[in-house]
Amino acid sequence: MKKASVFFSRTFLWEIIRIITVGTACLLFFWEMIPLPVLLGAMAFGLYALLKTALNDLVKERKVGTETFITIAVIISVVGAEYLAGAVVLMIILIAEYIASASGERARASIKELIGSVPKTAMVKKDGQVVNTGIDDLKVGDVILVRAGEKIPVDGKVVSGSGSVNQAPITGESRPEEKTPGSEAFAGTILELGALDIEMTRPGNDTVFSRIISLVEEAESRQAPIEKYTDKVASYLIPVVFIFVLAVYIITRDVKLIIALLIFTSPAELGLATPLVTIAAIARAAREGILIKGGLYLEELAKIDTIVFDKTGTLTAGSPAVNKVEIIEDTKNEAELVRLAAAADRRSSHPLAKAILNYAESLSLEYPEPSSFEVIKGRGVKADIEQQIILLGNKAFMVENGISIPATRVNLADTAIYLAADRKILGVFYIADSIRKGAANMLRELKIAGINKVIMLTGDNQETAKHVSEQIGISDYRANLLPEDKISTIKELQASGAKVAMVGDGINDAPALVQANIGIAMGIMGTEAAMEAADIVLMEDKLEKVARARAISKKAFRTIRENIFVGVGVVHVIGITLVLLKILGPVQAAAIHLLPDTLVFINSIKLLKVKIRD
Ligand SMILES: Nc1ncnc2c1ncn2[C@@H]1O[C@H](COP(=O)(O)OP(=O)(O)OP(=O)(O)O)[C@@H](O)[C@H]1O
Ligand SMILES: [Zn+2]
Repeated sequence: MKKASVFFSRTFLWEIIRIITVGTACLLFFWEMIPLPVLLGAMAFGLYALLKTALNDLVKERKVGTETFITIAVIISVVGAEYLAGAVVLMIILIAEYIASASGERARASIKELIGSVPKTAMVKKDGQVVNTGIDDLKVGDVILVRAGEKIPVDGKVVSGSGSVNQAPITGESRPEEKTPGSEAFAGTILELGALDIEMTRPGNDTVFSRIISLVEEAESRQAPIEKYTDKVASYLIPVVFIFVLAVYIITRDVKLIIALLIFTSPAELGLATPLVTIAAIARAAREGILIKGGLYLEELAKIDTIVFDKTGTLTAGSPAVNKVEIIEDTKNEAELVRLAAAADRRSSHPLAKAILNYAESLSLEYPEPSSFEVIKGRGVKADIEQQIILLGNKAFMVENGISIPATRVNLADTAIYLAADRKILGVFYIADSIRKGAANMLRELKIAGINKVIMLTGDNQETAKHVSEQIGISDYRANLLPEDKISTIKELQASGAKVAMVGDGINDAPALVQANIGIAMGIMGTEAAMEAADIVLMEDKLEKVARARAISKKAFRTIRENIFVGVGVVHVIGITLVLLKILGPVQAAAIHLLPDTLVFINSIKLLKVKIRD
């Protein structure tokens, strides 16, 4: 969309006609070319829209907005026989309102531009033919053909072909990703090279892309606390202002002074100051692959002083691998141990289970299906395999089951997983996960952004936790935690006055994400539950995005305060003073009043473009 076109669109036609009518009437009356009733008629026409909004505010929302102030000012000017002043004030206010509403529209339009769109049609393979079909008529299971240069219209799985895809529209990462059969593809991303056949896996209204769009749209409705606060301040200010203006009138009996005062005492931009920043910041974050689910969370994130990280899958890459198998019971060989462990873990979705299954696969081992299987949270798994009771899990799990732990080679760095059959330890699996790139960098940036406490929480053992936290540079860690211990750790921190953000990737993090003041989920590949529970979702599992999210929220919050204190507060205080000193008359007051509106708008919209550093 062209930048200017919004300002001249049909929506605003009537506003433009009103401005021109009142403006022309002012000039003609000034040149004595029209009689007073014509001017009053034009004023009534101009005032009509304001009056409607004023009454609507008053009756439906029980609030007094600028429109009410201006309506009163215009009526006073007519009653006090200051016709021309009243008309000019009315015209300028109409212009101001027009700028405000058109720029709000403009902000929304530029957000849509930022996020982009999904194609309306797709090439679908049907009975050996390719048909151009509307997106709404596609079904899960349809195979869609995408050629180089095109946008992918659906979420799905690549079934054939290959190509490199720019996923920036949803992840913010512009380095293209290679897609081959089996890879996931996302609606709204761009195929730069190659050709792909994609089988649709999600309906069109449930794609990651459409979820981003609806989040950004809904975000506006989840008000930041500061917004409620300014609404409240505005509602307290209004009676005070009216009494003040009335007192000034009783003392001075000066109609012009009262009109000018009313213009500067209306607390209108207080309401305009925050929503605009909120939308701009949320859109900005969305473009960088950070989904913030509402203005509320933007403000909360800006106030966070403590961040807790889950270890596995968050600080570490979440793709652990078996380094070594130690045989304790020497009647068995490694293959037998791996076979039993893989059988026990085959129904588990835990990353450690995947490591064991991958290891079994690398040895080309077949493993049986257990006849029963149970997950013990934070401990491991228990399974019935070939008439033996197999326990697979950490040291605590063995101790709790009365199994004595033999002396092991104890590798400090790796997670030790014990395998026991019928209450006897057969062996130990040493599993390690690599630390995510960017972890140290993120910690540095967080420190600069004012986070003074970073804690790592893990269900893993003390030694591994210590090793990992030392490698990353986190001095505070808590090990051997059950999922409920993670929640109580967060509660304790909160009770001591900390504002806590929790960063996790899923599995069993959802309750802790909810308990924290701000829950941040990593990666669209993370679990659905974590994405639901979180207040902020990082589309890409890059740790740097945590620091980015924090920087954007701080910048937004600072902008809101600037808007309120400088854009609104200072301009109004100076304005009121100058009016009382009779330096400004009503017409100058109305003209100058365009300033804060414009300032607030420019300051807010800046968030979309300006480089944010912190
Ligand atoms: N499926 C499993 N197979 C083997 N061991 C397991 C399994 N599930 C849990 N364990 C053992 O229990 C411990 C705690 O697991 P939990 O899922 O609570 O945390 P974690 O994966 O170690 O790390 P984090 O809390 O950082 O995400 C693991 O370190 C592991 O020793
Ligand atoms: Zn104002």
